[in-house]
Amino acid sequence: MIGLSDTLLPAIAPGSCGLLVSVRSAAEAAAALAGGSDVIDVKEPSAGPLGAPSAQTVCAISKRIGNRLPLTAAGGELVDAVSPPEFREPDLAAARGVAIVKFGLARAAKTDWRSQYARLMAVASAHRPLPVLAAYADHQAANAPPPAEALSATAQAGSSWLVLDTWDKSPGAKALLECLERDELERLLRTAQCAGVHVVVAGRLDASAVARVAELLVKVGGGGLVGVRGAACHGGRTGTIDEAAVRQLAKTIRSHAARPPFPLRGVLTDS
Ligand SMILES: O=C[C@H](O)COP(=O)(O)O
Repeated sequence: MIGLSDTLLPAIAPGSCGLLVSVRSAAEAAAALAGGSDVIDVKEPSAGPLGAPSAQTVCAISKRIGNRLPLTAAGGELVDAVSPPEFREPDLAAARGVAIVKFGLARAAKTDWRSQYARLMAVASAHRPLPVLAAYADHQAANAPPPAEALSATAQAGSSWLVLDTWDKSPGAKALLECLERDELERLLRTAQCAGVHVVVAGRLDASAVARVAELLVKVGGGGLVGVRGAACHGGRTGTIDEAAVRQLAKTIRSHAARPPFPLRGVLTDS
């Protein structure tokens, strides 16, 4: 199994919960860092739910953040990914400090997506960053497999991370907690914990949903992240990251999580 210490993500403390903020520029990354985000996720929101950023953007953000926070990036949809992975832009794989690249499962329901993911994982040890599946809670609309199937494929492939998100980001579209009942989400998180999989829970979460998800992640106890863009922006997800909004979200999460997600940060990061 590819463990956390094999990625550039430090080990996440059991029972903790952290904040991941998706950004599209170095200036936004700086605002997320200053606001108290635990992970910086690089994504181009105008290019879809998991819009892949350009290599130049990833490199600029990596340069601005250095090793102060772990970095993840969106890689688009798995069905569009090449194998062996080039993550759309060859330089992206080489971008210093990117721990994880997330691949969505839209349009994959009727494809052999498990094998495609297994192939990506097979070369992951030689090609950082680690490819991670992003399951969509609104999977029917996305023509994607249900989240429980994505979780089982994640565990089977030996990956330690899964992203749970929503596909439809249009104004008025359902948020994660409107697509998944709380009990259903709790069951999924418990199954993930038993399988040794950490979950990034995202999907049009507003401030109150962030609090509910953080509480649930801490209750379940496996250690996970709450992922946001829209709630951290001034002017919605295609607007601009607002440092004060990030600070408020980080504070909300800290009020539920007794300990920071990466207490050993700085010891286990960058290798
Ligand atoms: O990983 C987090 C996603 O970027 C969530 O974006 P959103 O809050 O706009 O749905």
